[in-house]
Amino acid sequence: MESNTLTTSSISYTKPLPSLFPTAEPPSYILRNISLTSHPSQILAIVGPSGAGKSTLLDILAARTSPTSGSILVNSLPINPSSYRKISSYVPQHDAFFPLLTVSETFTFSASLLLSKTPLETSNAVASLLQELNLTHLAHTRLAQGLSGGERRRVSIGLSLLHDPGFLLLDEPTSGLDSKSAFDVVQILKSVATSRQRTVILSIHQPSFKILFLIDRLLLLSKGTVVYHGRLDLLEGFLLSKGFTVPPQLNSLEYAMEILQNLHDPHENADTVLPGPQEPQKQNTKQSYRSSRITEVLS
Ligand SMILES: Nc1ncnc2c1ncn2[C@@H]1O[C@H](COP(=O)(O)OP(=O)(O)OP(=O)(O)O)[C@@H](O)[C@H]1O
Repeated sequence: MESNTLTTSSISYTKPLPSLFPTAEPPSYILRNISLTSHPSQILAIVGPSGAGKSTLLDILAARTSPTSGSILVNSLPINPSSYRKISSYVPQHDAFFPLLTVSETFTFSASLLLSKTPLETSNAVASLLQELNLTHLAHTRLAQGLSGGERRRVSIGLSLLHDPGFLLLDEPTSGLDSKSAFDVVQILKSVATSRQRTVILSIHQPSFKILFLIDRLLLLSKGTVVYHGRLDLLEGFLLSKGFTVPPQLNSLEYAMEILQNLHDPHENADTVLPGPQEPQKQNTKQSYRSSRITEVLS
């Protein structure tokens, strides 16, 4: 399969209306004007506080949900959702398997349903997939027995790779995993992206420092809008250009998340308390800062 670049042009998504009757209420936006680009051989991470719209955006990028407006393009051409679904794979947050099958049987069973291959070709494909996912030593372990969360997540990723998709879209692939397992999962995704020249987009809550090195580009979401889209190493300069100096004890993404987290905190009112720009950070000391100002400076 050729390598593909995925872009979106001003995608918006409004809350589905509760009834068939017309309402005078303005539409409530879950996503507004999202434009992004994701390149082959790279990982694009969608990061944002809970409720920012990450899962909704991934659903749209996987063509499982249609945007209210805007479009998805592959190599600059608008997609046909049903053809696009054949060349993409969506990995949901929760793993779903037949628990009595072994890892190898799970891959073989799905491959026999999905692919037109001879038994020998299927067996070779499964063996190389097990190796790629570092699961060869668990090939004959039943899914119900003794697989760790990270190993189960790697099985889910393996199932999504069987038809060698050009685009791999993963909703929170590291959720519920300890930091080592989370790193292993993202490292495998990075290796899939580079060795197969695939386009990988994942959502992630709070990537560890080690995981950040595996991510090529970021899309920072807050309340359904893009706050930042670009390389991680340029985020610090972006924050600085908006008047925020990253404190020495935090990396730039942690600091940006801290700012956005405060914006999303339901206990904070209009006078959201946030660290002010260029002010030294004091632990447990919050300074008054209007949320409107933060939105304005970051966007
Ligand atoms: N079908 C829907 N109808 C109404 N509201 C919705 C619907 N889907 C999502 N929302 C709302 O849209 C917002 C974004 O939800 P979404 O699940 O995309 O966020 P998220 O960033 O993935 O959150 P989390 O990190 O907690 O999974 C939330 O406020 C959610 O309640």
